[in-house]
Amino acid sequence: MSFAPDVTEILARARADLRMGVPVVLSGPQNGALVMAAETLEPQRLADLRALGGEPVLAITARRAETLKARAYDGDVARVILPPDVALGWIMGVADPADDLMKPMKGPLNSQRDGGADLHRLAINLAKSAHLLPAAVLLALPDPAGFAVENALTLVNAALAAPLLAASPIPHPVVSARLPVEAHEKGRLHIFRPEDGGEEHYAFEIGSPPRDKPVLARLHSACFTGDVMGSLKCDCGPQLRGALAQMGEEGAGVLLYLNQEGRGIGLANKMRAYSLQDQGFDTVEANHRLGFEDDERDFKLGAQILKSMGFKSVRLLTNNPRKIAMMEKNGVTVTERVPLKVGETHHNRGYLATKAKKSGHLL
Ligand SMILES: Nc1nc2c(ncn2[C@@H]2O[C@H](COP(=O)(O)OP(=O)(O)OP(=O)(O)O)[C@@H](O)[C@H]2O)c(=O)[nH]1
Ligand SMILES: [Zn+2]
Repeated sequence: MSFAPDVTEILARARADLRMGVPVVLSGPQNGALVMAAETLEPQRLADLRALGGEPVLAITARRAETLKARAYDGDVARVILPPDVALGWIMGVADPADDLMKPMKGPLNSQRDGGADLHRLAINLAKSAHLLPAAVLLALPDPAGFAVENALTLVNAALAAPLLAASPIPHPVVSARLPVEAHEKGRLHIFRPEDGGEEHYAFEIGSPPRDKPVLARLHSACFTGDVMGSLKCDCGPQLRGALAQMGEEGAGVLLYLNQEGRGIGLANKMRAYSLQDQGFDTVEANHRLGFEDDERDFKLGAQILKSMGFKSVRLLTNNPRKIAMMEKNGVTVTERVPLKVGETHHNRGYLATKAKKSGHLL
């Protein structure tokens, strides 16, 4: 018997630490590093890091590096060397594109070439999973375990953590209860909790759809601005209500409400993307400038939830071919795509056109 946390639990701690601005220690097979998320870095912690000596680097994604004209020698990651005299503002200028247009000259940025980038990639993925900007300061440590114990920091075994962070956490059913809604009186809300301590997801079931027939289903990604505030910048609110209304009319359906705000980058980063959109970038360009891919969502999750509810096939309400492909890949047959064309406004026309042109959405 052991009370010690396993790697999944340690990763959940590491995410919380980074969000709070607390450093974490990564330990690889031959190397180790002290890691701080750029977004939550404090001046004192940066000064403490400098006092340790060595050559700290700022790890950013190749997407962000492209905008900054920094060399990414490690494929998807660039290790930008921190010049000795720079302050926190410089780090934020590299990590956050908010002022790119006002202060375009950040470089020249020199990237590290020697050594591997495994720990840097893991640090970026940890920052992403904490819904922070995808950028982290790393300093190589000769004795990571000793340093972590001495400073009471969370120690992450990189070899075990990296594949776990890339895998989809399995969502477990927690509870369900009756919930009559406007669309239909016979509704039931099911709560699912992923085993990695991340966001919970919901399944809203209308009527009593038979498990052995294709169910009318919708994978809806959370959009606080559209679903709750009635934003005109996207079509999420009308799509949510349209899907529920159709399920209500048919008397059966399942709407998955997946807490993957902002196509998986979190609401704070989505608002950063909106600020960039106000500067003239489209929805895809804004994600890239921030250092994210166009879409960071994990659609496997939806298939896992549907299967755990006993469904094997769906009539999927969507215009997104990736959702259909991921369902099929993960063992849920899509017998029909049901288009969901609602909520076009003059504010979101450009956004919808970009999704059709760049993200392959069906018109
Ligand atoms: N990063 C980012 N996310 C956005 C933006 N506008 C909307 N979103 C998010 O995009 C997601 C939209 O989700 P969905 O409507 O389920 O997905 P979809 O890919 O449009 O596919 P279908 O609606 O099924 O055709 C939500 O998570 C929103 O929060 C944006 O400009 N930037
Ligand atoms: Zn939206």
